[in-house]
Amino acid sequence: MQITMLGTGSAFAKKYYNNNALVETDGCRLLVDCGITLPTALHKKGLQFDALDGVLISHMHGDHVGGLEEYAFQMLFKYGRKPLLYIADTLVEPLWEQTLRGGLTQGDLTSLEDFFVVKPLVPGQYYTLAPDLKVKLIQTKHIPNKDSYSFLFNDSFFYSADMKFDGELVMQLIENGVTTVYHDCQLEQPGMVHATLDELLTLPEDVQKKVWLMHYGDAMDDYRGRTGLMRIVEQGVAYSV
Ligand SMILES: O=c1ccn([C@@H]2O[C@@H]3COP(=O)(O)O[C@H]3[C@H]2O)c(=O)[nH]1
Ligand SMILES: [Zn+2]
Ligand SMILES: [Zn+2]
Repeated sequence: MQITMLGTGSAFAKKYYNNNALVETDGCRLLVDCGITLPTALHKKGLQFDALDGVLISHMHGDHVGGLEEYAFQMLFKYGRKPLLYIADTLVEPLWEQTLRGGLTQGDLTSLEDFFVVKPLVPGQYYTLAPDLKVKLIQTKHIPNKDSYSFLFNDSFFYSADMKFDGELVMQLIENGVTTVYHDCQLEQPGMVHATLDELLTLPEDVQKKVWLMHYGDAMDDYRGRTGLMRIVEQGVAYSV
């Protein structure tokens, strides 16, 4: 599979778009998260919303779901169809009731299902989204009492949601055959709700070799050469994973 980050920035970054990705396999183009800046980032990439097969959501923060209203409206009123929405079963109701309902409700359009073909996913179970694309949701810690899910693709590629550092999980994933980890990375301390660069630098070198950093702040250029053996995911570049 191929992955291109449409954005690699933190929620408050201004040099980079929100940390949202395009995952591509033969016959499937999946958006991973759809933040506030996604409509612009997609446009700059030369793509329109109807080029996407669907979207997979990690959690309910604006840099991950803030572009869904435009996605839904464009698909209904411009392209006349509903996109696939893959989301943890626990997030279906909050997404509608707490995030989208106010903007999308009108006339007979009163539910999430009026805009999306909703595919609730049970965390911990594997789902085949396309012939070469399997995904499992793994709940990871981010904000107290706010569910957040990272993604394990094809048993080999781990894509972190926004998450606090969990070295044990990363080590366990690598032991179980994961070859590439894309991890959110907050450059400065204290981490609070994200893994910090200093925390990620405590991973053993053989693990660091498999880790790529994303969801970073505008100061990332100052940190080049200071990320140990971990590499930086560049916005807009397609990588095979
Ligand atoms: O308890 C909190 C909740 C949020 N925040 C900030 O708001 C941002 C929301 O998006 P994010 O999850 O990418 O990053 C978060 C942080 O930058 C925080 O520092 N502490
Ligand atoms: Zn975020
Ligand atoms: Zn978040």
